[in-house]
Amino acid sequence: MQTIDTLIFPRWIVPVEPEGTVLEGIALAIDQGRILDLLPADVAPLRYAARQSLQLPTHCLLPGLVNAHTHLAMNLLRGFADDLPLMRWLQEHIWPTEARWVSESFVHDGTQLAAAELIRGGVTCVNDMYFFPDVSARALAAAGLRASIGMIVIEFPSAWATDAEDYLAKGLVLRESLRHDPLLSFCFAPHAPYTVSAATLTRIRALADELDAPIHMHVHETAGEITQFEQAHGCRPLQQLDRLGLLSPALMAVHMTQLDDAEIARLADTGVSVVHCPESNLKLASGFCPTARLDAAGVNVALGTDGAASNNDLDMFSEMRSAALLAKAVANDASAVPAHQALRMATLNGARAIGLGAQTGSLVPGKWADVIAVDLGDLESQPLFNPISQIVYASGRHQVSDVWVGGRQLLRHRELTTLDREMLLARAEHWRTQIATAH
Ligand SMILES: CSC[C@H]1O[C@@H](n2cnc3c(O)ncnc32)[C@H](O)[C@@H]1O
Ligand SMILES: [Zn+2]
Repeated sequence: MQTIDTLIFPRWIVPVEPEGTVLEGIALAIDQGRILDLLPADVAPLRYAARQSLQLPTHCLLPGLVNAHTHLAMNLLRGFADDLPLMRWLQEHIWPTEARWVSESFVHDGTQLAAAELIRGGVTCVNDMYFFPDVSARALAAAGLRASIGMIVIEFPSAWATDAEDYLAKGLVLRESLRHDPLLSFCFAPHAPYTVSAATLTRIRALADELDAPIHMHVHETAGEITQFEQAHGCRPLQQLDRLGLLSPALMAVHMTQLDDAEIARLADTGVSVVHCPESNLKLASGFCPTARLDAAGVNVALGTDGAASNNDLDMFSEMRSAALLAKAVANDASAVPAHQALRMATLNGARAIGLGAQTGSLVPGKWADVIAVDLGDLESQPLFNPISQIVYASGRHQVSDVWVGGRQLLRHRELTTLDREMLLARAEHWRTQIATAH
């Protein structure tokens, strides 16, 4: 008999690997932060003495969701500028507001507010890109979330850094100081081809090669951005990235709504991951990412929400459903992106894109115990033929009852264990008053 930390007895387990698998009568054993075993529920108590044992008779256990593209502190700008196209939204509203308000305390409070929303929505890992990444990294680790932190670069000054060299230097110092935290990993995060010069991208590519770090970037978000880039540089942004040597398995190209067949083939050949943000793309009318064609070509497609100022939430359940529905409409094919594929995009594919595919994203022994429980016991989930279909097409984030990251429970019966709800409400109201009064 082996003493372990936790045994969970759910009704179902959807491990995501192998894809489409639904297990019944199986218990999940967790020890020292990692998944130790999946074994028959009647055998588990004979083999393991658990310090904590949990019966979840109407629940499905899943790997925690991976939100592969966020700007978390922008939670404080939720609903601030709606119903605008990307460039007017950014240039006339968001960038001036960020220039006025973004500070250490803005990023701290916005990221904490986002962390609470993520945990309550079953997200256990994020890939974030925002100013003051030192503050967001510490806030996310303190909340207990797993995070890939962007060492951001943009060719204009902000409260965080003065120029590209300063952004890079500060990012590298941050990575060096926190890279041994088991919850944190670091990637380069040049904002976009239209805001970061070729010289800076060349430098980032060399650094990324040297440090074996991923690169997280907005690419081909809108048709207008491509036309403008062609006028200025005589080629499409993706061609430019290819010439600079950035197309590789290290690259997470976010949005990708404008892609021809040759570009899809090139992404597949070079191993680039695409991060699809269906709801942000719909709200800003940015275009449609051809996810079914990308998947068929062998491209790893992950899912992200983008920031709460363009989405306007961090709900990965809704994002999975939107991704599955939109893919069918775009491909004119009802079989495009079935439920199990949407779930893989929101879990394992996200983990792979970030470079954490061996550590999280599926319920496999040896991986971190990043696990969520979804309650499928209520009327809205009946009758239940297939839990994966129910989760993707008919469930909401309010059904997430419990969340663990690295075996630590961050949500218990929908109560946050690491964040103070009243304090978060007070800080959100503080920022709303400040920003609204000045506006
Ligand atoms: C350098 S920090 C990130 C920077 O990106 C801005 N941003 C937020 N959403 C989007 C988007 O959909 N496309 C391009 N840029 C975006 C954010 O406001 C920050 O300035
Ligand atoms: Zn974005």
